[in-house]
Amino acid sequence: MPLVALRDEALGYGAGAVLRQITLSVAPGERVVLLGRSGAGKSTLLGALHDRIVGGGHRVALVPQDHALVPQLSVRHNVLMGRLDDRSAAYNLTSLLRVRSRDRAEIDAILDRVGLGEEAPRAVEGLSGGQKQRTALARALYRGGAALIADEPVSAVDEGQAGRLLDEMSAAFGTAILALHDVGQARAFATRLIGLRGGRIAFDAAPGEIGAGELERLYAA
Ligand SMILES: Nc1ncnc2c1ncn2[C@@H]1O[C@H](COP(=O)(O)OP(=O)(O)OP(=O)(O)O)[C@@H](O)[C@H]1O
Repeated sequence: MPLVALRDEALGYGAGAVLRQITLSVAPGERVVLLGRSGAGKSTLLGALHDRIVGGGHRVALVPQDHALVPQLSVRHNVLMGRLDDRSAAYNLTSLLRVRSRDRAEIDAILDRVGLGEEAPRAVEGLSGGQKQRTALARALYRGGAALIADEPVSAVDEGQAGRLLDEMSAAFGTAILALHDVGQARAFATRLIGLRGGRIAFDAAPGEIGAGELERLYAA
C-alpha cells in the first residue's frame, strides 16, 4: 500500500500548471530525492505530496524551504512547536512562559544531536542561516511522523555537517521525500531519484541507474 500516489496529475497554482502528467507513488521505507534546476517544480511537487499524505491521515514532519520559524522565540520554543497540534491551547500558552522540564529534556537532547545544544535559549532571529536550518530540522525530529518532507534542508550548512544531518534524518524517519541541489548528497541519501525538467518527470529510478549524462541533461540550460 503506497503512502501516496499521484496519477497523471497536473500540479500548480490557480489556473496554470507547473507540472503536467505526474504519475508517481511513494511506498513506506523509500527515501526519495527530487532534483532539477531552480524553478523546475520541486517545491510544488513536495507541497502536493505533503498535502496528499496528510490528507490520507498520516503524520508528516515538514521542513519548508524558508524554515517557517518564529524569529522572536527561542530555539527551544521553535522546536516545541513541532507538536503544537498535539496539545491543548492551555498547554501551549503556558509552555510559552516556561517550557515544562519533561519537554525541555526531550528537546535539548534533540538539539544536541543537531549541534545546537548551546543555542537552546537564544532567539532564532539572532542565529546564523545554518543554525536556523538546524532549528527547523530539530523541530522535524521532535515532531516525528510517518514521513519527512524537506525542501533543501541542508543548503546552509557545510558538507560534513550536511552528511551527518542527513544521516540523522534518515535514521529518524521511515520514509523521506527531499529536494536537494547537491547531487552527491542526493545519491548518498536516496533509494530513488526523481528528476524534474520542462514541467515533467525526466527520470525516476534508483541512484545507481542514473548516469552522469542524464544529470547533465537535467541541469543543462
Ligand atoms: N505560490 C506560487 N504561486 C504561483 N506560482 C508559483 C508559486 N510558487 C512557485 N511558483 C512557480 O512555480 C514554478 C516552480 O516553482 P518551485 O518553487 O516549485 O520550483 P523549485 O524547483 O522548488 O525551485 P527552487 O530550486 O528555486 O526552489 C516557478 O515557475 C515558480 O515561479
